[in-house]
Amino acid sequence: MKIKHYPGKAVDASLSLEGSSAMGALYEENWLRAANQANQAIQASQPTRPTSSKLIRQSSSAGSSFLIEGISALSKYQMTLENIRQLEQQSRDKRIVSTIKELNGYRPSALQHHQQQQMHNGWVAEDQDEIEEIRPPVEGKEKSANLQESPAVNHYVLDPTERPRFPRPRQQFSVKPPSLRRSQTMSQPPSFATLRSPQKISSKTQQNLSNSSSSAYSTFSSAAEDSQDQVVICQQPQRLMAPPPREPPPEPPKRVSKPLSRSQTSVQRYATIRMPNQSMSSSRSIGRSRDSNASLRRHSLEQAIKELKLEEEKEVRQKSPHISPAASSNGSSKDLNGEGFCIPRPRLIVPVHTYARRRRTGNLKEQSSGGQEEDAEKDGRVEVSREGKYLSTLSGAKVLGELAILYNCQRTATITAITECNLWAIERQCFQTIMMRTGLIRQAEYSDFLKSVPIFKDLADDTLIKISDVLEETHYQRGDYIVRQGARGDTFFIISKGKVRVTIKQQDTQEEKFIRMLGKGDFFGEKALQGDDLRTANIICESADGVSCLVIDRETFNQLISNLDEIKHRYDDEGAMERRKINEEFRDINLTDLRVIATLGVGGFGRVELVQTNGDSSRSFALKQMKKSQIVETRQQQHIMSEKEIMGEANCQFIVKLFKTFKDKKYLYMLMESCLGGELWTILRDKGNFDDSTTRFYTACVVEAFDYLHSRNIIYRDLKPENLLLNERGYVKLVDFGFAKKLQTGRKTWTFCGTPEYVAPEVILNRGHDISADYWSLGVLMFELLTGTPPFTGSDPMRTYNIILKGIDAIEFPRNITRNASNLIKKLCRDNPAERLGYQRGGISEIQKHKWFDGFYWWGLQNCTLEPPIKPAVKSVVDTTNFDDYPADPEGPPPDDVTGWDKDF
Ligand SMILES: Nc1ncnc2c1ncn2[C@@H]1O[C@H](COP(=O)(O)OP(=O)(O)OP(=O)(O)O)[C@@H](O)[C@H]1O
Ligand SMILES: Nc1nc2c(ncn2[C@@H]2O[C@@H]3COP(=O)(O)O[C@H]3[C@H]2O)c(=O)[nH]1
Ligand SMILES: Nc1nc2c(ncn2[C@@H]2O[C@@H]3COP(=O)(O)O[C@H]3[C@H]2O)c(=O)[nH]1
Repeated sequence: MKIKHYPGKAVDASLSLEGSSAMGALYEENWLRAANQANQAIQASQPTRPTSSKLIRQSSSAGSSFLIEGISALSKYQMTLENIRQLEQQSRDKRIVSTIKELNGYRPSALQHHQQQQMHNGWVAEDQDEIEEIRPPVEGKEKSANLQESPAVNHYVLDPTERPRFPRPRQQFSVKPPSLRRSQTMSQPPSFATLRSPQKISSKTQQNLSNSSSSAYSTFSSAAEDSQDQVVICQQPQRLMAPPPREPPPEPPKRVSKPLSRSQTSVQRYATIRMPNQSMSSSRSIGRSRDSNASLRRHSLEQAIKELKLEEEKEVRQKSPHISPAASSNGSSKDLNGEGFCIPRPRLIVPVHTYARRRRTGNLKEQSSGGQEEDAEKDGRVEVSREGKYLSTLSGAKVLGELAILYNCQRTATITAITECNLWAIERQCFQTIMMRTGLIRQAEYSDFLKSVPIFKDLADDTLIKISDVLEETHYQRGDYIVRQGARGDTFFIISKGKVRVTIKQQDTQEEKFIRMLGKGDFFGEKALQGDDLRTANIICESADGVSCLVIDRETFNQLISNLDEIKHRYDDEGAMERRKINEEFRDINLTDLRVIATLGVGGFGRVELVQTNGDSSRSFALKQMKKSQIVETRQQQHIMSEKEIMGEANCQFIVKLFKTFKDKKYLYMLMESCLGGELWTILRDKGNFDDSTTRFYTACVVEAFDYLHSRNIIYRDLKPENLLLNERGYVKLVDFGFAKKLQTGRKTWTFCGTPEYVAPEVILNRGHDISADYWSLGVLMFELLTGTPPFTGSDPMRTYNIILKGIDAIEFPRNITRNASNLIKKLCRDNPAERLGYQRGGISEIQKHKWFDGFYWWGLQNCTLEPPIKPAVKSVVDTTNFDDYPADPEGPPPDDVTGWDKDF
């Protein structure tokens, strides 16, 4: 698991609490100049100023470079006051629309994501069950508001690619009008089916979910007696520099008068928090007074800064003489350059706090020889614990104590010195200022970078800034799966450094096939955001020195980026590109351009007409016309939308193509390729039954169509001879996708739908079904084609269901069904969906390899070179002789429906 830190976002959040009104003052030009000079002064002073040796050494440590970096980067950018104010205004505008809660969580989706991740994250999840208990009692309205407004969301964010979800609730049942045909399409559950109610999240889980964010920051009180107004940089003593004076150690500041001990700190305070009725703990009263301080500051940060400056000067005068004012407070601008700037600058760093080592019994290292001990001491190590539970040991230049500042909450962990160590403390105000500045700088850097990325170069500046504002930078090491195929995804990535490899798992072999390399400026992750959340490929970090990505959440992606054409189609596979071209061809065709020739069929919601476009008699199309009022009455809106989506994207020669959709007040229309060979059902009716090889050909066409759909996780759910149309060559195509559905990987669906004779037992029993239900219906189709009647046939649907539930073994197979055919049918119609052929390890290829298909020329079928067993007579593109005659609709036109549910159709 990766843990990442995004200080920039946190800053934004905390500053919004702490009075952004005075932000401008911090950025007066002379301040910037002073900052720059301060930086130079500090660097210049390194080798020569013994009095500030610690400060100097610190400036080269990572902790202090964090500060210095901010200053020099700022001066490098030479932002004018105007620029900064602009940025600041944008940040503020953004804040206006967000609640403080959102800001602290960075944004709702991140918060949600984070809450869920926390349940899996040892870092913060230890107390899931105790959240309620350890939360301090709410006192009065203001306090309660504060608590709520300070959600405990931290900014150590885990890998966003793996996100646990809860199952979606089952869809509603819906009724479809009876088809005119023998095998009626049904979407009504049998009355004896046990209806499964949508899965509920247990109340405890829900509670955990809603509270989990609090756990990280809620109410732990720090053992440290240092102020919550400080963030501490744990300093690693530098070996090359003059060693810190051993004796006497610098006098620790009053606040930290003795080494920290676990027993007297976290445990005690924890007890106080857990027993709020006994007495208000000191930590809580501190918390309260701090809250009111915070709100005061919120109103007048400028005033506070002035006070701070006075206080600071006073403090500096009182402080130990061996630390120069310039070094200790980082000086007012006057100290550094003698020009006497009018804008006060917060202290950069207060004097070093030296903490004594707490001996740990049993620590071999510390018990060993003096030399080793000295080394250990030089490490400057601290131990992080919570509720007396050890969490980690930190050494080197680490930042501690930022959480209480960023989230305006009590200390979330206890830090104990386990060796002698020097810590550099930064006051709240200063820390926030630095963080805000680094945030602004980062924003400018990100927008610059985005501008250099070709797909973003035409975006408006304010859009780029909006994007930069919400970007999170993440880093990966070689071999890391940044995105895993099939996982749920909520984020979009732009590579800012390094290279990634794109691979796709092969359906048959499960091997990962290399697709392409992506590098700096390339993007990925848009497909899951455009589709159904699932990642369609693997993205693996390739560069030896890692990959950095700028990550954008779904919300921002949808608002600002998703419409870019380049993003929509950059990684379209060949089929999708071809499909897009086809759809493009029909872009300019309107309903009024179509001329009705004859009726091809009548479906549940209306008629299917053969049409031609005005001016082109070389082609014909099928126009399916559906009554909106009837769709609404039978609550089939979702199914119709899904039909449009799936058929509109499919590019498979065994699936009827949908070219364009139209709508008016009364009808929805689908313009499709016409299949003038008629329905397979009509041919079957006329012939009675098919022989083995004819059945094999049609079954093989369906296997191909299923292969295409299932590899895209689409379940068809309405297989029957009526929905198989022959084209003029005699190849069969699947039509009517009213019940097709795109499933999430590994998920089931519960809608009761299909045609009674063809539904699988798990659909009847409402146990949830998936693509394996299609394999069941494939077995039924084989049986019907070979015999003329489906195996499970009752005088009414309920009887049919009862027969289905008795299983395939209770069915007598007529003699004309060969042994291989009956073997395949039985393997497809297994009661247990997991045992069905096609659904097992080898996938659909297991069906293709079955003995019944021995010698079948699959390649010829796929390339349409195989001669079909029946060649329909189709004399012209308007020949409808293969279809029955249909009288005019006796019902007349339906009522208008302008409710708008179909706006995306
Ligand atoms: N592309 C096409 N080419 C030729 N005929 C078609 C085409 N599409 C549909 N038909 C004819 O229209 C009939 C009804 O179409 P379709 O099955 O799509 O409607 P439906 O409302 O979904 O029907 P059902 O009630 O059976 O689910 C088909 O059985 C077929 O005869
Ligand atoms: N809560 C928590 N804090 C940690 C951990 N490791 C280091 N810390 C630091 O410990 C600090 C205690 O004070 P803060 O809550 O202000 O900020 C905290 C973090 O900076 C950890 O695992 N959990
Ligand atoms: N499916 C697919 N995705 C690709 C390809 N090349 C790059 N990708 C990216 O890989 C990403 C994996 O996650 P998504 O499916 O969200 O979005 C995908 C695309 O952004 C490709 O050829 N096919």
